[in-house]
Amino acid sequence: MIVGYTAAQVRAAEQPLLDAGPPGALMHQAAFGLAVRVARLLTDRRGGVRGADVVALVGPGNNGGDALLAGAELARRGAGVTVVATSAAVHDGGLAALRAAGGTLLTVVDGGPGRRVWVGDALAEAVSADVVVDGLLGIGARGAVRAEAAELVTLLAELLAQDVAPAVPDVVAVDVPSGIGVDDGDLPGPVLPADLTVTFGAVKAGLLLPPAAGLAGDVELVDLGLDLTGSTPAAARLEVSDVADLWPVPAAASHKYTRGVVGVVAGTALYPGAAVLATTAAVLSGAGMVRYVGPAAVGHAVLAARPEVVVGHGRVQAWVAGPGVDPADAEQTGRVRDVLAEALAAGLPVVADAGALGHLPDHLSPWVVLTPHAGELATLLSVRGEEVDRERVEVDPVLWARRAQRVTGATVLLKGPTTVVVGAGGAVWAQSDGPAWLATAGSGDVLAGLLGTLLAGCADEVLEDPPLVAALAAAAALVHGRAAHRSNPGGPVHALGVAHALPGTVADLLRG
Ligand SMILES: NC(=O)C1=CN([C@@H]2O[C@H](COP(=O)(O)OP(=O)(O)OC[C@H]3O[C@@H](n4cnc5c(N)ncnc54)[C@H](O)[C@@H]3O)[C@@H](O)[C@H]2O)[C@H](O)CC1
Ligand SMILES: [K+]
Repeated sequence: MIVGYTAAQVRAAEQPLLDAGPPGALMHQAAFGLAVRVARLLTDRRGGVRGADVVALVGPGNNGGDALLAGAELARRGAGVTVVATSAAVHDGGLAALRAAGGTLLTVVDGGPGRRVWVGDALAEAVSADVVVDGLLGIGARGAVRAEAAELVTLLAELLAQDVAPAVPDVVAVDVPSGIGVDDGDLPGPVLPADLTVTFGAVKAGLLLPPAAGLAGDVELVDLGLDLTGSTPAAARLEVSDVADLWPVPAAASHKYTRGVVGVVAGTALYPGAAVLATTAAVLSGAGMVRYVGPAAVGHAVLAARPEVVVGHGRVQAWVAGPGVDPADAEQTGRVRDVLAEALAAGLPVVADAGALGHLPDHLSPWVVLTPHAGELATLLSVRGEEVDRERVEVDPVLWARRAQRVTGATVLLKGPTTVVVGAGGAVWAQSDGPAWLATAGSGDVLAGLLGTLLAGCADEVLEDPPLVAALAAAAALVHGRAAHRSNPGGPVHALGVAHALPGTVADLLRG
């Protein structure tokens, strides 16, 4: 599991080390770790550091100081290092070290250190480099990157996105991509997307949370020996190695009822496929039994695809309600309502998806998992008096997922390029495991079915430990993403293919 902390938590944990150590020791350790990782990247890219071109964008604070000290180290190892200072004052010690190591100093502001150049000249340097190091702002950032630095970042991001140079530089962010919301993953202004973020002491929450998480690239942690044991992480992400501990694995004496029965109320004449996909995913991810509740014709389609399914009501340990439920189908909508009411009264876990999201009781329990996408979350909140639309949810997914969790009392899984889960007590999970190909029709039905299996298998545990629901939802998002990769590595995927990849994916994850 990767856990992310706020800037304040990191600063607090850093303080005892700053107090105890000689001045600048922690920063030297951070900068050395950064230089080692940039050197590794240069070696992969061009066989070594000597003769490589490194351009460091340097802002006013210690983040710029890290970039300067790392630049000095790389210059000592034979790289050509050019610093572009975006503020009149930069870190003194870093500047002296860079000068002593023979680095070149340019500045895009009047009174800055080094030769004054225009933003266009700095851009030309950057695009022809092997590596661009982004040391404009770190955890001391207040809001967006501004002025010349913003201009530089905006233009450079545009140029790099066009991918036209003969060899596009790799971008390495120092601690965080400059200008992200360090605590919440917000993007208040332009940010230079990184291929690699070298972060110090602890992973910052903003590196895990969307939308900023999508701009951090690979994240590598330089260990500074910070003690964060007393701090509650602001965000968490499950890794492949965490799934085995969460997955309900049958014991020798288990039978289908103790393993968990999933009830699926899904599909209508208009969308029968959703019922097929949700039940298929529930069966293939290892439910003890799957029951289907819905129109007879849809039941036939389900049975044709999955003869393991039992059609009709009966004992159930968790419900999946809503995939493919057309609001105009009063009968099936009525079944959804009944199931939601029954499950809430009985304390059974429920996955409430798509057609169920418009029929929720006012107050839900944490073992009800809502699985909206951005548009559905906006609607869900709008009808509860919040002023929000799909675009605002996409810009600030964590904020609105948190709001929905507080307003409804349910666990909220907000689907997106990074899936956000907010659970009981406000714990936030962020999973980014699937290929972009996974944004395809029916994909959500598969996720709902798979999560149903997980909740049915852990129905007793989640009643005792409500925050576990969010961890299970995060695990479902991870498995869903891995199954998509497995179904067709590197190429287009389809929902049924993802469902069919579930048994192999789960087996691999359990093997560890
Ligand atoms: N985590 C660790 O243990 C270590 C982290 N280190 C690095 O230090 C930075 C944080 O440094 P700090 O000087 O506090 O903050 P910044 O570098 O982010 O810059 C603050 C600086 O910038 C000004 N400022 C703030 N917001 C803006 C803005 N939007 N536009 C322009 N200027 C802005 C502000 O006034 C300050 O002057 C951390 O990220 C690590 O990289 C150390 O190496 C020690 C170990
Ligand atoms: K930075």
